[in-house]
Amino acid sequence: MSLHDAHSFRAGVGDDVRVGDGESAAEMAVIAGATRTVGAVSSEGAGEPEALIRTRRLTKRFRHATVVDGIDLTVPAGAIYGFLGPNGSGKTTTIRMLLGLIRPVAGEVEVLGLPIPARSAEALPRVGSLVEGPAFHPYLSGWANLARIDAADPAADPRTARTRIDAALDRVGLLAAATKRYRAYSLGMRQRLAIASALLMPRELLVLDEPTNGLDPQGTREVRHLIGQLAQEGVTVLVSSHLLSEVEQMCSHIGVMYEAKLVWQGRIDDLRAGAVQTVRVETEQPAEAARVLTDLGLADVAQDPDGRVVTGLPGEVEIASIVPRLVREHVSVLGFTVSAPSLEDLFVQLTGEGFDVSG
Ligand SMILES: Nc1ncnc2c1ncn2[C@@H]1O[C@H](COP(=O)(O)OP(=O)(O)OP(=O)(O)O)[C@@H](O)[C@H]1O
Repeated sequence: MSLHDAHSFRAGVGDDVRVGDGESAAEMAVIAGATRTVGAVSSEGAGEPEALIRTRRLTKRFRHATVVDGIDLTVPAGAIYGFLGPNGSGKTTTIRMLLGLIRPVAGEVEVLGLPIPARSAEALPRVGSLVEGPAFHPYLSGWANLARIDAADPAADPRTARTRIDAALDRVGLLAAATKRYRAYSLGMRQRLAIASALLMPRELLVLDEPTNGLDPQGTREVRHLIGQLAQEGVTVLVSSHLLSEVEQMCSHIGVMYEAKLVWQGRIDDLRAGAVQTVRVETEQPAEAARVLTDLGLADVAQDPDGRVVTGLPGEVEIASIVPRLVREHVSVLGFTVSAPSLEDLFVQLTGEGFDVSG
């Protein structure tokens, strides 16, 4: 297998997706981990949860630009799926296709097991969504704004509107501010009201496009907390973001978009577990230390230019055995550390570019 082949992996059940041409063992191992992980979220596997969203080779072009390129997205039931990617990577366009707002040029979409757009009328009433946000009237209260939206829904029974609106406001923690005018709401309250509008009817799935965009840290915390609560109540959530730190704090799964492609998806825990650790030994006998590490089976053993530090990749070697072995072979150990790349490092390896992690 060529190096380039080693760098291709499946982001689902469709085409191979190639990522950067970096040559580090870390990158190769991360990508190997991705292959395993992606398989784990497939509903085809025994005992795996069903997928509430599944796309196959989903593709969208605007004029001649391919802005979503053959993606195989799988959102398992019960997940908080962080749809992560830099601005312009194709997240909103994908979400608009999931909700039947625009048509793909190729590929398939299934939401709640039903093909979109063919059976949108059955699937989409069970999906709450926030894309570009509803238009709220600034001089009406939060309650009155929701009443207008509820009245426009042909599936909503007007006789139970009051109960429904109160329940939606209560769910997002706005019942006490129900009679306040919208214009007096903070940014976080406005966004929570937008989420309440998506929750007027019972939903199995929520699709939220950048729900914390433009919010201050307090508003961001409120929305994040609300999404966690909704997930605990059994709602599956797909939430897009360009902030790695946010997705990391909130989500169980990640799908990473980069330049129109889905370059990784799976459980965050599996991504971390697949990360390659590096062992670092500080010693006055670097040549001896390097020999011992190599004999033990560490890969890529190297001496730093200053001569006192030796590094290596432990792979299957038991970490706890390394220092005792050095000591047994009379190598002085002045320092010993084991480090794993951060999530941000892993994404740089996948995309060749960092994410905005400032939050
Ligand atoms: N209606 C359209 N016509 C032409 N190009 C479009 C249209 N909608 C989106 N695009 C382009 O498609 C690409 C992907 O945009 P998209 O909004 O899906 O990205 P995104 O990842 O959601 O980023 P952002 O967070 O900035 O919205 C961008 O280059 C954008 O300019």
